[in-house]
Amino acid sequence: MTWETAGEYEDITYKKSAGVARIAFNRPNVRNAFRPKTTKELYDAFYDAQEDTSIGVILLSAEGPSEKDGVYSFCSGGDQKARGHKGYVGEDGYHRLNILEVQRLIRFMPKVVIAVVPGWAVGGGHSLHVVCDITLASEEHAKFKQTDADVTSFDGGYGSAYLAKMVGQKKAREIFFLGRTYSAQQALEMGMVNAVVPHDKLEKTAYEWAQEILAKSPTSIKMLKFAMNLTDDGMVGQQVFAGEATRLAYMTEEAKEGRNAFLEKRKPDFGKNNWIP
Ligand SMILES: CC(C)(COP(=O)(O)OP(=O)(O)OC[C@H]1O[C@@H](n2cnc3c(N)ncnc32)[C@H](O)[C@@H]1OP(=O)(O)O)[C@@H](O)C(=O)NCCC(=O)NCCSC(=O)CCC(=O)c1ccccc1C(=O)O
Repeated sequence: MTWETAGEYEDITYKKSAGVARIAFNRPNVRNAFRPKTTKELYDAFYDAQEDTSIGVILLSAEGPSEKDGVYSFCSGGDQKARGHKGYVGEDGYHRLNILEVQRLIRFMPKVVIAVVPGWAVGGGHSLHVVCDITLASEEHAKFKQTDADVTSFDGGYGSAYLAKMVGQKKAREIFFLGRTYSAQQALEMGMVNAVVPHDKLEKTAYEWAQEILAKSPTSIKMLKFAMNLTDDGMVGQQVFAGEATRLAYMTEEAKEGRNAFLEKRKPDFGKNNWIP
């Protein structure tokens, strides 16, 4: 893999290589906690990857380890030092809760997002791995922990309710109510991780999984992701799936006839034997 820098940021790194985008947290000294600047940069990079038609898979990873103590982390959630009384305070002084916008972008984008977890995945960082389509975890260093209930936070959407669909209600309640630390192997056994990989092979493995996905039909992958989202996402899930179904309908002769008839100010002729059962 030959990574090329795709954007210059302060709190993240952003690279691309052969159909794969890699977006990585880059605040390892604070366990990759996110502040408003981080979430803004994440949103920007994810949006760029979504719009780039050469990109089919996005790796959400993390730089590290910490220069202070050599510990690896994926993300430790909201930066508690940036937390004000109404949210996380950015350079402009506003109080925000905008990691949820990043979650929605990951969830609704027509591409596969793989969480590459080299170390701690905690609080809002845990929720981020949950919302990704696939999670790969470092055998030696990945650790999973939900601290929301320690700091009066509660991700009531994908972080908890969707997690419960993944690991079961009893286990999800244990994860949130007790806030224990789980190894990569335990996370795999619970069903919230797809594979446990030796640390020195983690990034390479994620890239290989991405290449396998890239060999598939882009339309199938997109429709399958949206179909699997649909039942949990209510009317928005239906809207996202139906939007793509509409795009497919636009590609038919029937749709071209409808458009042409309107533009030519005549009645459309959809043919006589096109009511396919
Ligand atoms: C991750 C730990 C378990 C790691 O423990 P350990 O290895 O012992 O390291 P430490 O010595 O604790 O930490 C090293 C260093 O990093 C700093 N740090 C770690 N995490 C954070 C953090 N989250 N914020 C700020 N700083 C952090 C720590 O202070 C140390 O710094 P030094 O200067 O070297 O002392 C452990 O670190 C830990 O438990 N961290 C806190 C985890 C946490 O509670 N996270 C917040 C959970 S709430 C959340 O994430 C918001 C959720 C959310 O985003 C959301 C949810 C619902 C609606 C909206 C939103 C939203 O958008 O905000």
